[in-house]
Amino acid sequence: VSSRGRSAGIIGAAFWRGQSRLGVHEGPDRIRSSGLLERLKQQGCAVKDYGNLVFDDVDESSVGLLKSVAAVGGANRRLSEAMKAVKMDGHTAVMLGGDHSLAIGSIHGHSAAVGELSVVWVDAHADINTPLTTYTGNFHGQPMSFLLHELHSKVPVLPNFSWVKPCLSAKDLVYIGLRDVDPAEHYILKMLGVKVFSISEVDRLGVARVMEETCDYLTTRGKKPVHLSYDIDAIDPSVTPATGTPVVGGLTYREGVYITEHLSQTGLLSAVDLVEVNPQLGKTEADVQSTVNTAVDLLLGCFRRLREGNHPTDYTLPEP
Ligand SMILES: N[C@@H](CSCCS(N)(=O)=O)C(=O)O
Ligand SMILES: [Mn+2]
Ligand SMILES: [Mn+2]
Repeated sequence: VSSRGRSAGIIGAAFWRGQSRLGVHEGPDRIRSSGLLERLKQQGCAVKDYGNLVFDDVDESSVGLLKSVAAVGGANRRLSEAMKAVKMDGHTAVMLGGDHSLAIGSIHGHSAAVGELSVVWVDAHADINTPLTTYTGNFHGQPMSFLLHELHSKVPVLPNFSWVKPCLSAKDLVYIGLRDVDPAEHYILKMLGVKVFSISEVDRLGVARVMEETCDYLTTRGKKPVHLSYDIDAIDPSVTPATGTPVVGGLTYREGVYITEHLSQTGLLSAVDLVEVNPQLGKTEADVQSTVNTAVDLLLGCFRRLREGNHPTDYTLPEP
């Protein structure tokens, strides 16, 4: 199969204030230093690295239970602008986190460039608490509530968030890998009729059937660009332990990579988030490396790498 990937536009978002465990801001540089860009080029993908975003210092104050509100809003506004620019440059965007609150800016900016899109959210968690249902106050558990049209009336006005306009319909969202969902989130998912393949469905159907049904479901109403938001904690913590909210019973490495291989083959993949890699949370360097290597392999699968092997389209056998 041709290894001619597309072109990747890489954005580093070294941001951690959507949660409270230090270290996740080291994710982008650790993923780069593990060879992501070189491996993408080796498989025939053009790569442009837009570097790490510089986030303004803003007050870290809380609003009630909500932590670092203005900082989260400001960082995501900056990310939204950057994502739009990368998409307008014609790349498949790759946002390296950083915590999952960054999906607010990533998906918002992607939609600003392409209009309507669909989202595949691969995660142990639904990240769909509203600012009024969260029990932790962490914004990495709330991004989806700012993006869905159907929840707009349930989200209060917050400092530095007025720029966010909902850009996603519940019918264009699919979750894969859920296994730690709060009661309020479960209510929201059922109320909105969101398509969910929890880890139980992965067990029941197998990952190949899950991906077939995901793609059939998302393309029923026309083929929209796909935004894949991949939280590394979707994968089992035995494989990716260096992350802030690990949950046992996760996706195997093989299932995790199959998801990206399958989406890449649809030709609809338009942007990818890879978030919640926290190099400071591995007990050993091997733990960190296993987590980071898995993140790199997931991303390579997004750009047409196949485990069966690849070769350049213009490859010819050497003659004697
Ligand atoms: N549901 C909990 C945990 S959310 C975990 C966020 S993430 N991005 O999946 O690690 C909350 O709202 O804080
Ligand atoms: Mn998660
Ligand atoms: Mn998440």
